[in-house]
Formats: sequence, C-alpha cells, structure tokens
Amino acid sequence: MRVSIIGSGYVGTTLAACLAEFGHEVVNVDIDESIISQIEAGDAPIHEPGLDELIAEHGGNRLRATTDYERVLETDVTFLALPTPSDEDGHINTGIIEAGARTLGETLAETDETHLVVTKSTVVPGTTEDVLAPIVADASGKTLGEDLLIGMNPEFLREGSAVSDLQDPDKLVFGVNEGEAASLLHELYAPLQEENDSEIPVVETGIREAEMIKYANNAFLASKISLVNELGNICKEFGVDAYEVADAIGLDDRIGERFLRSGVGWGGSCFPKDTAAIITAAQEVGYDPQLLEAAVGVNEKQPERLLSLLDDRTDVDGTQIAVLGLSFKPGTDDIRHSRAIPVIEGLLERGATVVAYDPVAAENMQERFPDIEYADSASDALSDADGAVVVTDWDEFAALDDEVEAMKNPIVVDGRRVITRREGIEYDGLTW
Ligand SMILES: NC(=O)C1=CN([C@@H]2O[C@H](COP(=O)(O)OP(=O)(O)OC[C@H]3O[C@@H](n4cnc5c(N)ncnc54)[C@H](O)[C@@H]3O)[C@@H](O)[C@H]2O)C=CC1
Ligand SMILES: O=C(O)[C@H]1O[C@H](OP(=O)(O)OP(=O)(O)OC[C@H]2O[C@@H](n3ccc(=O)[nH]c3=O)[C@H](O)[C@@H]2O)[C@H](O)[C@@H](O)[C@@H]1O
Repeated sequence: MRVSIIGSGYVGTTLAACLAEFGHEVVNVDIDESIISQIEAGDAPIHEPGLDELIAEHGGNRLRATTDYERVLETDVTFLALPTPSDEDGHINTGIIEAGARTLGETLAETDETHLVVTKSTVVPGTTEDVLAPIVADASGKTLGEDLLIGMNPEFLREGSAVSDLQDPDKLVFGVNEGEAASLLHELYAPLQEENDSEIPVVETGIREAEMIKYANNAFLASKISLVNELGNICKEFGVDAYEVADAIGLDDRIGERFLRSGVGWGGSCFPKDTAAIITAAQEVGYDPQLLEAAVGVNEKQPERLLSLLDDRTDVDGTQIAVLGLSFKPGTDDIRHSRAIPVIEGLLERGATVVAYDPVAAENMQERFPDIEYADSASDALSDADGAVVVTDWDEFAALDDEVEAMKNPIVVDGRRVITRREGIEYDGLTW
C-alpha cells in the first residue's frame, strides 16, 4: 500500500520504518528539515533499538521523507502522528494536529481519489470526529463517508522499545465508521499479522472508543504504578519488603507481574500528559475522576519522599550530592517529566551542590539545569560525594561496587532498587 505519515517524531518515524519493513511504500512528512534529510540519507533521527537498521535499509527507498505535503497525493492512507501536548491546565492542545489536518485537507483538495485519514496521535474522545474530520473535510471539499474516510488507530509503543513494540503488539485497535476504512487498516497491518501467525488481537470499534482505549490504557498503567508505590510506602512504614510483596501479588493473573516496580514514580512524555488530559476532559463533562487525581498525587509526592530519606541521614545544605540517572526511564535520553527534575530541584532548594550522571541524558538535562555539575561516569559522580540518590534504573548502576568507596559519606538512597552493593554503605530505598 502507499501510506503517508504526517509527523516524524518517536511515533511517526517508528511507524514509517516498520510499515516500510512490512513492504509498504511510505512517505514521512515533517516540518523539520533535519529529520527529513536524516531519513532520506538512511539515518534514524531518534535513538531506538532496531530503528537504525530499518532506516538504513529503507530510507531513501521504500521509505521517503519530505517537508512537502503534496507527496501525500501519491498515497491512499495518511496517518496524523503529530504532538498533542498539555496546556498549563492539563487540557490537550490540539493546535498542532489541527494545523496538520488543515494542510492535509488543503492538499487533498487537489485529488478526486478517496483518501483514508487516520489519527495516530493520542486525542480525547470526540477529537477525530468533531474537530479533525470537519477540518479535513472543509479544507479538501471532500465528503465524509464517501471520498473521505476517517479512522483512529492508537499507538501503544514504549520509548526504548518502540520498534519491537510496534512489530509485536499486544493488540491493534481500529476505530472506524465504515467497513472500507476497516478493510484498509486490515490490509495495512496484514504483513504484521502474517509474521505473527495472525495472533495479534484486533479490536474493531468506534472512533471515540478507540480514542478512549488509549487513555484508559495509559491511565490504568500509571495508576497501577501509583498503587504499587502507595503500597510500597505502606510497606516501608511496616518494615516490609515491597518488592517481595509485589512479586507475590503479581503471580495473581488478575493483577499481572508487569508494571509493579515501586519507586520514585512515573515520568515521560505520555503518562503525565495523558492522565492530565483525561482528568481535565472528564471534569469538563461533569465527572470528577478522584482515583486518577490520587494516582497523580501519589506520583508527585514520591520525589520528595526520596529526598526526605536523605534528610533523615544528613543535612544536605552545603554538601555534594550525586544524582544517578536523569532520563525518565532507562534506554532513552528523554528527560521529559523525568523524576530527576523534582529531585534536583529539591536538592538545590536544600542548598546542596548537585553532581549528576546519566549514560545518555546529561546533554538534555543541561538545557534544564545548566548550572549543576555533570560527571562523565557514575564513579566520578560518586567520588567525594556526601550522599547519592538513584533516580533511573540503568543496568550499569546495578554493577556499581567499589566505586561507592570513593564517597566522602557513603549514604545511598535508591529510588529504583537498582544498587546491589550494600557493604560499607548506608543504604536506604524509597518503598522498602
Ligand atoms: N512518544 C511515545 O512514546 C508515544 C506517543 N504517542 C502519541 O503520539 C503523538 C506523537 O507523539 P511523538 O511521536 O512522541 O511526538 P514528537 O514530538 O516526537 O514528534 C512530532 C513530530 O511532528 C512534527 N510536526 C509538528 N508540526 C508539524 C506539522 N504541522 N506538519 C508536519 N510535521 C509536524 C515535529 O517536527 C515532530 O518531528 C502524540 O499524540 C503522543 O501522545 C502515542 C504512543 C507512544
Ligand atoms: O502513550 C505513550 O507514549 C506510551 O506511554 C508508556 O510508555 P513510556 O512512557 O515510553 O514508558 P514506560 O515503560 O511505560 O514507563 C513510564 C514510566 O513509568 C515508570 N515505571 C514503569 C514501570 C514500573 O513498574 N514502574 C515504574 O515506575 C518508568 O520508570 C517511567 O518513568 C506506555 O507504557 C506505552 O504503552 C504508551 O504507548
């Protein structure tokens, strides 16, 4: 099939590379020239395991990239994979995706062919049908349900494993109004089904339902972590090992063993934004989502709880504290809503000198905190430190051993239960 994808960020680029790998002819459209030239040259514009290989193979061939919306006219299906960021008050801001939809519509005005437009971005229920579809229809002069078909196909990939998540998903969700739109989506994903012996469940549903499934998925996972964090906080008060408790409850199929790692909480580009968006959207239609508000509340308190454990052991004012891990999770240089941000803020407010280390995210954090020190290794960060806090569960932190001996005062407060060395250090963890 011939497919175009508007927006070539984490989702758009990964989707494009995977669709090209399935054998489709794909065009990535983005306003960022540097992204376009990298893909055209066969280079991945983002760091994701497996993406380099796919783009090296297909970039400039079956996978093309351009800033020119006109190239959409060579395709039959267009995905909108544009950002849907939060406003200050938590609402999603649909400005960018609306602008993309308008330009797409104006471009589609030049063809009489039927076109399927699919929302890939995460949007609150009603956005595709009430906001985006009318924009595309008005700008293109096309008629919905006739020569303009719409769909919603939410994405569940995680950063750090985007390619493998996309190539081996737990489910596919097709939000559609017409059989023809459903058929096109089935055809698009047919090679993926073939590779997986047709075992990937397909949920064919309404467009609003598809939009809500995405929020429900993220809200459930974020709340699951907050619940396990709350239980972990209770475990801590009782002197109980929260990880043993989590391992045991995870054996119950109804709970499941994944996403039960307690610690300093969830960050990233999606859980914070999506929980805020669905909370504000619910409030707007007259429902007060108390449980989701509590999940956010628990998450916001974890960094301060981590710091209070350090306060229990030392007065950090005027001391040097190592912060190990800056990205919101291991395997990525993304620092958006990383728990390291409130942790560093808290340390600076207390008058500490912060020496931070992350294998890949230091450069990004430098933009947020230009005045703290950045070490080249965990070992350098720990050297002469009066204490350390661990924020991200990078594997290399688990391997730390003699490095702690170079600390002036070997207090280690672990926000992810990743440090294995105990000997000769004053070790404490957030939820155990
Ligand atoms: N990042 C993730 O792990 C996931 C993100 N999502 C959702 O997917 C959507 C996209 O997210 P990301 O890929 O992370 O965003 P991103 O910020 O990584 O990429 C968006 C891209 O759109 C481009 N762009 C902006 N305006 C444009 C325009 N008018 N025309 C063409 N290109 C334009 C930007 O230059 C950028 O390259 C969001 O709704 C997000 O919530 C869903 C699942 C996973
Ligand atoms: O909508 C999205 O963008 C994506 O959001 C999350 O993916 P992502 O944010 O990339 O990363 P996760 O692996 O879910 O981790 C999110 C946060 O939760 C934390 N976490 C995760 C698991 C856990 O057990 N404990 C825990 O604290 C991580 O450290 C991280 O800060 C979802 O897992 C994806 O399914 C979804 O597509």
